[in-house]
Amino acid sequence: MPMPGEPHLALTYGEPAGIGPDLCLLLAHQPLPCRLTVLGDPGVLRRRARQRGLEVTIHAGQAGGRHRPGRLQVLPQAAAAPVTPGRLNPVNARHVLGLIETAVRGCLEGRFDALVTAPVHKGVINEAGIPFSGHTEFIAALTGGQPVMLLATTLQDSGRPLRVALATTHLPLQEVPRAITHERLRRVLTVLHHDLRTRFGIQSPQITVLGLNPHAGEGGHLGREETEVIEPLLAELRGQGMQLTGPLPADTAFLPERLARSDAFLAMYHDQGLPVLKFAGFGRAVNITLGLPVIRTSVDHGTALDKAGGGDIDCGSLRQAVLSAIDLARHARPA
Ligand SMILES: NC(=O)C1=CN([C@@H]2O[C@H](COP(=O)(O)OP(=O)(O)OC[C@H]3O[C@@H](n4cnc5c(N)ncnc54)[C@H](O)[C@@H]3O)[C@@H](O)[C@H]2O)C=CC1
Ligand SMILES: NCC(=O)COP(=O)(O)O
Repeated sequence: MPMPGEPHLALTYGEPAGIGPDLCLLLAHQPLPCRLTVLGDPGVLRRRARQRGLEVTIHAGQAGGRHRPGRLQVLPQAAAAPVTPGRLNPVNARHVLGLIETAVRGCLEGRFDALVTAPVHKGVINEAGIPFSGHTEFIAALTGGQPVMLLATTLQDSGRPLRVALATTHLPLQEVPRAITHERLRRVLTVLHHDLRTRFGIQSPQITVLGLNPHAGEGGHLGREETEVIEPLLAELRGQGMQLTGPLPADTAFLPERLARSDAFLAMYHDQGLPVLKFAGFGRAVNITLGLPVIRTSVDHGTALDKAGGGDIDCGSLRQAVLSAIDLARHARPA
């Protein structure tokens, strides 16, 4: 059960050789209306602060009170090997996953109201011999539930939200058509519809569903997933009261008139939906995992190894991820 008072967020610093620790330090200087506990190695954070010339007091220990700018509360978990910014080391893969496991456990046990994750490097975790395709799947395996990845941003010209959910997440492209099944789409759309209502307060969400093939299959002449799978499933779910448009050709689905009428889009695969979202709002967007028994938000970018410990970095997306987690946690609290 969520605790009374300000939401208490767990923030995992992600891949220690990436920009996650740097972003946590930048974020530390901002006022945030929450309790915030960073999970990571305090030594890594202190060294990174020195490298960047940032003055942040790292307070290692159990959770404290409201976040105070210039100070970070850190629940310490030591890295397994020394960390050099920009240089991945598979020996630290367990450390990275251990932080997520501790934070998820804390959410399930009610010590945290929400989990915010800084980016991890999927490749190095696999190099360590641990099959891993992303936080989304990893956290779902820990908590149960039916995860759906949703990225959200605000359109700068209209101020309207743009939300893009994915029917498939971290899947090689050649496996996508096989994964577009009635069962998967029913599950994803049911979770998306449910969470838009319950977590975002949209009473009757308008969801625009993209086709898989060029021109949404051109009536079956350019692929049959639309006619055989997507259209019949949408008809079934419309019969249950969902407001669904589609399947639409992906190339024109995001034109302004559609944007104005859609509370969310469902893309069939990662690189169909996310380039649009990131073009519209990279650095301000948030990745939210729907369908889980815990609240989890994340950044819209990766580990940016080229900028760890020194480059010009932007903590806008991490800040948005924290603010979204606060909103979602408040929404989930009893009044
Ligand atoms: N939530 C997560 O854990 C995510 C993890 N990743 C992982 O990150 C790793 C690297 O992915 P890439 O495709 O190289 O994407 P990336 O987002 O790390 O980098 C793409 C470009 O954006 C820049 N960039 C990214 N974030 C930035 C920031 N906050 N400030 C300034 N510049 C920034 C980088 O320097 C680079 O030029 C991969 O292993 C990927 O799987 C990617 C996305 C999300
Ligand atoms: N492109 C989104 C991404 O890679 C983040 O995935 P996850 O770690 O949130 O599952």
